[in-house]
Order: sequence, then C-alpha cells, then structure tokens
Amino acid sequence: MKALKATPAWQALLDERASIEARSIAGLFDDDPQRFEAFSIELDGLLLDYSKQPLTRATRDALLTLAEARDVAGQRDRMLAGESINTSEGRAALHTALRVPDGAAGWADAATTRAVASARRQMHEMADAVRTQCRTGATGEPIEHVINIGIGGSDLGPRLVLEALAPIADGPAVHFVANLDGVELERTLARCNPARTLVLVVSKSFGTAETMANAHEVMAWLRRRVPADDVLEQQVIPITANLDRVRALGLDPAAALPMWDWVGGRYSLWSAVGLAIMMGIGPAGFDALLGGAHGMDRHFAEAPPASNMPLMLGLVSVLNGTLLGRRSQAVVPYTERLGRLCAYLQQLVMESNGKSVDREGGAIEQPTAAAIWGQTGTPGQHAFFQALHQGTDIVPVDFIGVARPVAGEHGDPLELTANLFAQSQALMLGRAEAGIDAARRCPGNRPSNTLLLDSLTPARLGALIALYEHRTFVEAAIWGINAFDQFGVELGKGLARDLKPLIAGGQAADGVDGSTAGLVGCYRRWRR
Ligand SMILES: O=P(O)(O)OC[C@H]1O[C@H](O)[C@H](O)[C@@H](O)[C@@H]1O
Repeated sequence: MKALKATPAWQALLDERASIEARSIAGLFDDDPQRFEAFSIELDGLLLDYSKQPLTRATRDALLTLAEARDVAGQRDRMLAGESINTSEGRAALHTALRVPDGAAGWADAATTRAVASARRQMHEMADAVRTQCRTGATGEPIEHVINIGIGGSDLGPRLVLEALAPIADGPAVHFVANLDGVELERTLARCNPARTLVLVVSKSFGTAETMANAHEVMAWLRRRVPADDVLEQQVIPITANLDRVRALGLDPAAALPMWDWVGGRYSLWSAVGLAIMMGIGPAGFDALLGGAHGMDRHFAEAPPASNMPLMLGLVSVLNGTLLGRRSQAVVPYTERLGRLCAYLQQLVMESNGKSVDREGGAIEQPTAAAIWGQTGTPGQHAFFQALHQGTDIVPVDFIGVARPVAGEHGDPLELTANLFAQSQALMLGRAEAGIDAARRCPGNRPSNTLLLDSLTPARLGALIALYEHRTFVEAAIWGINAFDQFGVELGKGLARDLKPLIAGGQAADGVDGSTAGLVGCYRRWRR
C-alpha cells in the first residue's frame, strides 16, 4: 500500500487543514439546523453523537473518500473472511468469529466455526457445573470464589466486563490477579477459602512471567491448604493455546480450554478467556455480550459508510490525531461501572496501533495512535478537566453516558447526565463574554464525541467494546499498519530476563549501560 501522504485524498484533507482548525464548531450548528441528526448514528440502544467535531458535510465526504482510497472496506472484508492480515506473524485476526451466534453461517470457515462452538459448549458446561454446585472443590465443597490469573489481554477484558456488569453477577465472586508485586495476590488469597476456590490460569502463550509466577504461588497455596491429592486437577483450569507449557507447569492439558493463534490477546475476551465472565454472570449473560458485539460486527460489515459507526469514529480519530496533530485522547465514562474502560482501551488502541512502520516495513511519516487516558466523570472533572478547558493542548474527548441506571443502584442519574452534557457543551462553547478577564476565559471550540447507551446491559457493553475494536482497525487500515502484532512489548521482557542475575548480585555490571548499572548499584545497596 502506498504511503498515506502519497494518497490524493489525504493531500486534499491536508489542504483543508487550516480551514478545519479555524472553523467554529458551534457555528456549524447555526449553518445546519439538522446537524445533530446528520452527525449522529444510532444503533440498537447505542448513540454516537459526533456533531461536536469540526466537520462539515464536505469534510466528512473527504474523510470517506480517504477511507475508500485506503480500501478500508476491502481490508475489513479480508479480516472478516479470515485472511492472514497479521502479516508479520502469518495469522488471521478472527475475533469476530468468536461472537457469531451458534448456527449463523458465513462468518468463518467450517473448521473454525466448529472449534468455536465446541469451546463455547465446554465453557457453558463448566460454568453451569460450577454455578449449580455440581462441580465442587477437591474436598466436595461448593465453589464460592474464582481467581482469574492473567495479564494484558488475559485480564483487562474480563475485568472490565465483570466490573461493568457487577449488578447482574449471580455466580461465585470473581477476583483478578495480574500484577507481579504480590499485592493483588495477597489481598485476593486473604478473601478466599482455598477449599472453595477455583483458579483460572489464563495465558495464550502460557509463558508470561507474571502469570506463571502468580500461578505457581496460587497452586502452592492450594496444595498447602487443601487436603486432597487431586486439588490441582479439580481446582485449576488452564486456558491457553500452548498445551506443552500446561504440562510443564504440572497441569493436565486435557483439562485446558483452548485459545487459537488467530485470536490476539487484546481481542480475546470473547473466547475461553472470558470464562471468568461466564462464571460471574452465567452463560446467558455471556451470550448476550457476544450477541451485542456480533450486532456491531454486522453493522460494521454492512452499514453504508456515512452511517457506519466504527468507520466514522475511526475517521474522526484520524482527523484529530493525524491531520490536526492532537496527540492524546481522553475517555470519560460517566459511570464507575466503566472505570476500567480506559485501561482496556489503552491496551486495545496503543498496543494495536502504537507502531511506526507500515505492513511492508516502511517508515510511517505521520502520527499513528494517540495516547489514550482518562477516568470516570464526575471525579475526572475535579482532576484534569481544567486542562481540557483551558490548557494549551487540545484533547479530543469521548464522553460515555448511560441513560437508564441499573435498578436498585444509588446515585442521581439526572445530576450525572447534566454534568456529562454540560462538559461537552462547555468544551465547545467556551466562555468569552464581554469584559471577562483572561484567567476566566475558556477558548472553547474543543471537540468531543458522546456515546450514549440506553442501559449498561451485556449486549450494549458487547457492542461498545466491538465498536472500539473496529475503530482501532479503521485507523490501522488508514495508516496501512498491522494492528495485530506487538513486538515492541517483547524487548523489555527479554531484557528483564537478562537483568535478573545482575540485580540478584551474582554478576558484574560489565557491558551494561551507565544508567542501568547505576540503578542496579543503588538497588543492591538499599537491599543490603
Ligand atoms: O495471554 P498471554 O500470552 O499471557 O499474554 C498476555 C499479554 O502479554 C503481552 O503483554 C502482550 O503484549 C499482550 O498482548 C498479551 O495480552
């Protein structure tokens, strides 16, 4: 694929850049009374309002022409058809096949469909057995706690979903342990009765240092505390694509649930990696999550470009991040239930698209993934919003709101929603009445999207996550990069392995850079 800058559609947008920057977003509403209708998309209880972006209909057409020139639709179809679009690793990226309802044809080849259906059946049986107490711990006690040991994609998705859907969780309490520092592990073990605890060791590679270290600790805890020879067989379930390493850890590969190389870690919550979700909310809830995501997949595959939600969200992000050089984006959900969304999106977006070479290995000359950050509203309003309103950098914001609160939850949805709408309004309108002093002036004209959900159900959450997955794909397609590898992450892992003996004190710091040698020296001095 030729470089973006050599694409005439991109050049046309570059020519328009200054006028886009100078454009008054609020003024666009005066020019176009139908602006909200024209610049919003609604799909099954999910609304994207992108009318507070510096887009005219002509600019949107220019972005759609760019999408056509970069063959976003063709790239999407190749992904959905299971072609090896992860070229550096020679793999497909078929997470969409994981959420196809049983029996629906045309989304993956027969072998893949069969493998997915069989894994889903295994998950259902396992979750049902635990939730109905047919499957017990090794000493016959019911399972009351599930510990999910995993990191990155083997942690963030299930954690996000279970936090979001906690009000409908009716199974065992699910805990997550990702970090290596022992704090989460200690806290979790203190809350669990070992005879009543099921452990999921979730790792596509089954070689991730953090996960393996935590798995060893928890397995030792079970052996120490549960008087049954078969405690590991009964109470530890490996979920992985690497059965050899399951054996090496002393677990039975026959007890493992599968993963496949065509599912990237950060796209894997829909696979057996989501078993923790199913344990928490049950198979029907998990299926509804998949159903919502599949609805978004169909929409992405079939909706016309101008009303295609992931496509427009991706193009707006390219406009802000690449064309206008706004190098970070804030995500602010107005519900604590989506408190993990930002961390989840950091991996999804920054691990997928934090690249500086294209699929052919050529250098990319324009900015790719912007940094994603944020926290929930309203707390975020009392932290970083000052900079959003008056700082020198323009940070596009994705506001996320939920119209109907969960039955029985406290809190004032009206107050929350008023705050949400007021913030995007304030960013757009600013404050510059006559006589106002400089310190109180807000420049306004700052862009945002608002995503409004009718309620935070499994289906809506599935659709929301799939929307961001596809937005990430659209950006990668425009830039010409492979969103499905992550070699940058490997470098530090290797160096950590090499540094361990040095830090432990068994080696001289020869050949190590001065800063690292200095840090090792200080660390050793303080450990003495
Ligand atoms: O599931 P695992 O093989 O343990 O991998 C866990 C995580 O490891 C690395 O950080 C990768 O960059 C992530 O993409 C992955 O999700």
